[in-house]
Order: sequence, then structure tokens, then C-alpha cells
Amino acid sequence: MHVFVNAAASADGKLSTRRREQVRISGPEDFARVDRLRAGADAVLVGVGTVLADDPHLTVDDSSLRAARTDRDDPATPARVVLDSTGRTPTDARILDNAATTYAVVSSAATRSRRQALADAGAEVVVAGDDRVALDDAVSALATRGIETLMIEGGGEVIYSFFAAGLVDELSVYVGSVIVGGRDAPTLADGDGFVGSFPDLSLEDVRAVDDGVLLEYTVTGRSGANG
Ligand SMILES: NC(=O)C1=CN([C@@H]2O[C@H](COP(=O)(O)OP(=O)(O)OC[C@H]3O[C@@H](n4cnc5c(N)ncnc54)[C@H](O)[C@@H]3O)[C@@H](O)[C@H]2O)C=CC1
Ligand SMILES: Nc1nc(O)c(N)c(N[C@@H]2O[C@H](COP(=O)(O)O)[C@@H](O)[C@H]2O)n1
Repeated sequence: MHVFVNAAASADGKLSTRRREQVRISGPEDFARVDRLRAGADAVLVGVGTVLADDPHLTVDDSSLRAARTDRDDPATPARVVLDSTGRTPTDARILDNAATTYAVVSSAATRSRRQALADAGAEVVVAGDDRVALDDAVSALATRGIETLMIEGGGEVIYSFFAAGLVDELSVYVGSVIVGGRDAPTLADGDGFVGSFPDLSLEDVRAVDDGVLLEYTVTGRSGANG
């Protein structure tokens, strides 16, 4: 499976505020680019932290992009995936509407009643892992459902986990011209953080977009802190 991460960060590396309230970092050109990225994916994935904070829809908005997908016999908008170990996704979340298939990937820690509630709300529930969603198992389960290209939109905990599992092939970061600050505000990669060995990136492109900068990387492997 090809896995790529896209996110928008402030100039100080934050994805949102310390209150975890969504910040509009991207401008119109970048949001159009994100729409094109979504249109090129079989599924768009977020963590339940993003669902609880932003209630995203995660669909392709541009009608010509949707038409191009249906012309090649793909659904108009990619599948949506939420990593949700205990099944906290609200049953009225926008990702559970009928605009696209939605996979709620839970762990064995999710109660039977939460799994049923998500299924009743329209999700296909997938179980991967014991206490927390196990990413290798989740990715395998998605692959068996025909997902070959997976876009990760966030947030910081989930992006870190995908890097930690060595599952990311490409990263694009839009760096907006704003400072958000806050030691507890989410960053591009939160989690426990890397020590001693870090994912290595190869910078493939840099360009101005809106009033910010788009950085595009491929992931080349892992290396030690001092080379
Ligand atoms: N600027 C941007 O491009 C974006 C910003 N955001 C922001 O990020 C914030 C949400 O990010 P986070 O709080 O970090 O939450 P998150 O969206 O990364 O979700 C984390 C949660 O996912 C669940 N999870 C299940 N399995 C997991 C695994 N294997 N690894 C990691 N998490 C797993 C856990 O419940 C965990 O608490 C919001 O404030 C949102 O606005 C989110 C997406 C994009
Ligand atoms: N690319 C990007 N730029 C920003 O400035 C953002 N705040 C985000 N946030 C992400 O976009 C999701 C919203 O998706 P919908 O428009 O509802 O489909 C939100 O949940 C974050 O994942 N992204």
C-alpha cells in the first residue's frame, strides 16, 4: 500500500491550538491541492482526536475531480477511515454520513455496544489490535478491502504512529504564515517522539502556495541522531 501524509502546520509547527480547536492555516490554493490529493486516494484516514475536534467530512468537493473518479469506476469520493480504539466517534459525526464508505477501525477494547452503535450509524467496523489500534493490522485490513493508496490527514498522534511504524512513503506539509504557539498544541508528529533513530526525509520540492510554503518529501528510511 502507498501511504502519504498531508497536513498544514503553522510556522512554529502546530496543527491547531492548545484547545485543539481547528485553525484555518491553508488558503484556497492549498485547500484545492488537498482536494486533488484526496481525489487521488482510495481512502482518507484521521484519528478520532481529529473527528472529535474538527468533525471533518473528508470528501472530495470539486465536481470535476469527483467526475474523473466515477469515470474510472471509482466512487465519487474515497473511503473515510477513523482510527478509534474504543469507539468514541459520535454517531452523528459527519464522516458517518452516506457520502462515502467509512471504516471505523477499533481495537478489542471497544465495547460490543459501541461497535454496534457505529455500525448502526453507517460505519463498517474493523477490529485491529488489543488496547489500541494496531497499524499493521489496520493497514492489512484496509488492503483486503481494495485500498491501495491511503492518505493520512492527521492529527499529530496518528501521523507520529504511522511514522513510528515505518508505514509512510511521502509527506507533504503546507507551512502557513502564522504562529500558533502553545507547548500543548498538536504538532505534525506528537506521540512519544523519536529518540536516537529518526525517520529520514528527502526533500523533493519546495514552492510558494497562497501566502505559505509547500514542502514535499519522500521518506527514505531511519538513521541515528548523529549520522
Ligand atoms: N492542520 C492540519 O492539517 C490538521 C490539524 N488537525 C488537528 O489535530 C488535532 C487532533 O490531533 P490529535 O489530538 O493528535 O488526534 P488524532 O487525530 O491524531 O487522533 C489520536 C487518537 O486516535 C486514536 N488512535 C487509535 N489508534 C491509534 C494509533 N495507533 N496511533 C495514534 N492514535 C491512535 C487514539 O484515540 C488517539 O487518541 C485537532 O486539533 C485537529 O484540529 C488534524 C488534522 C489535520
Ligand atoms: N490541509 C489543511 N489545512 C488546514 O488549514 C486545516 N485546518 C486542515 N485541517 C484538516 O482538514 C479537515 C477538514 O476536512 P473537511 O473540509 O471537513 O473535509 C480537518 O479535519 C483536518 O483534518 N487541513
